[in-house]
Amino acid sequence: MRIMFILIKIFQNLNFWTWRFLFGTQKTQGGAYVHSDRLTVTSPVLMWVKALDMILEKMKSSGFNFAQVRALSGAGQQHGSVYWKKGSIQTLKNASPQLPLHQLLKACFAVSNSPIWMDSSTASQCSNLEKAVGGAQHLAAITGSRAYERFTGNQIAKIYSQNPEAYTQTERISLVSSFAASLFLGAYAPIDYSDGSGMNLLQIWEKVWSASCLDACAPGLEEKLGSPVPSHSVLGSISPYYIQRYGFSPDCKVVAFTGDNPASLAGMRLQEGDIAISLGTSDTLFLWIQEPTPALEGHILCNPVDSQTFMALLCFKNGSLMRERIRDDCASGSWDEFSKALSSTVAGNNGNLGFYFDVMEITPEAVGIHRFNSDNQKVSDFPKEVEIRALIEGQFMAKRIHAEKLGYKVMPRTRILATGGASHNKKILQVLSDVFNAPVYTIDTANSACLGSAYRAIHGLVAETNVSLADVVKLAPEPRLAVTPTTGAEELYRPLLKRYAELEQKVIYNPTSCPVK
Ligand SMILES: Nc1ncnc2c1ncn2[C@@H]1O[C@H](COP(=O)(O)OP(=O)(O)O)[C@@H](O)[C@H]1O
Ligand SMILES: O=C(CO)[C@@H](O)[C@H](O)COP(=O)(O)O
Repeated sequence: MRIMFILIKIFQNLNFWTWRFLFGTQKTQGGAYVHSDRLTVTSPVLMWVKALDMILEKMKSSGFNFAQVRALSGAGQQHGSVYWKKGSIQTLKNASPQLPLHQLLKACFAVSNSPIWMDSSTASQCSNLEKAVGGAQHLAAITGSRAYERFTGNQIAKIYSQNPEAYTQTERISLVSSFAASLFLGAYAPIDYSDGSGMNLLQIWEKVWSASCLDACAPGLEEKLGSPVPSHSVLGSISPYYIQRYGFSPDCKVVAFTGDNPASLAGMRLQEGDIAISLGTSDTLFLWIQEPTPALEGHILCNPVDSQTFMALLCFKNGSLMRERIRDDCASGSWDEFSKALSSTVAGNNGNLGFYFDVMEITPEAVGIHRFNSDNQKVSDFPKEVEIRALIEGQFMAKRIHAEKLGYKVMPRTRILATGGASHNKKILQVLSDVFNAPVYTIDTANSACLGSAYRAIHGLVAETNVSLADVVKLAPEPRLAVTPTTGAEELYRPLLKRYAELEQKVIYNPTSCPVK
């Protein structure tokens, strides 16, 4: 049988097409529903199931030969959670191949709108968790991160305190990634170490749930989560539903699914010393590290391709959606016009700097639009082209400043590996290269999480025999050089980076002076 691997990365925000989905009164945009408090953000769980149904139906009608698939894996947005109602395991196991899954699973969820990564409504749960374990730094030392509002433990604690009935009805809690794996497996799939480290619940060193964190979030939680597993684990064979409905082979294996950023690390074949920057809905920056020191900023996750090492991650919430808003306001909704504006303005923007946070940022905690002229005076607007450059330069200066706070140093051999939707845009990549004074590489597909899922599926089949992912994919195409820094960029941006870091202190969210969160 020819070996093929299928990769699935659908349980993200589905914003590759503007998805409007009506469930009850909740209309999602870009796959997410922002509640009236502007803090709570959810997605209907059945929307994700329907998306999977639609994708597989499309593949079937295009003649895709599912019988050739030897193994599959996938990735989902990190931190989001799914609440399976008691008894759902039977529905999942006995799903009738005559019907689409979203119809069969209609009654399977104790919480129909899943909290997702964009949610920031759990401030009180975060402070409870930090208090319970002896403070923010101590929580970071155990789980790799101080308490973050989007992290799953805090989301579970909120559901338990606000909707105890739903919590009691729940027999299993999945991450978005392990939820997707469960659908293919026809059984509850375990959470993998790497995505599990985005919950504020996993002891990242020992790779077991932390009893004190579990207890601080909700009672009986360990049982509802199941035991975590290494990210390369083969979970079992594909469920009969997929064999009968789509013609998968009964031998097709399901390899543990993981988070989108961990899957991207695999897809980009990141090496130590490289820096990966994903320009998707969120912007993220991640590194492969051996000996992490968890701090109050950033996250340390278990490495998805090597259980002995780690991955450092910074997440910036105001990524593509922010760029899209400025594109719409200043470039008539056109990326071409947006790119022309970058070309028509000079590097360094004549000293004009900006901070663009339509929603409360994660790194740093700040909200609002703040523009400064070359004399550090606050101004209310910029000409359109200046606005576009200020946005892009500001986004990349923040990334370099916060990566350096994590201990990362740009070296002569530094490679930036760029991925995500905006990595298609060379003008944006040029600014990235100049601000970091390092070459930027891309891979053939901007969707490195998908590619990484395929690589991980192959790796899963041989990982038990100690073969590394690097060995498995050594014949895959290398990342390609996209842009190199412009001469003089380092001298230009060094003083600007210093100014940007100082101004950032002025815009950081202060709950006593700013009522909006
Ligand atoms: N030419 C482009 N220039 C800048 N941004 C782009 C371009 N093409 C697509 N994008 C952005 O890419 C985003 C999607 O990126 P993607 O990596 O698919 O998102 P996700 O992180 O949700 O998987 C879109 O929101 C869009 O704004
Ligand atoms: O919260 C994080 C990482 O900590 C996000 O990066 C999510 O994992 C989803 O990202 P998108 O793929 O939607 O950008």
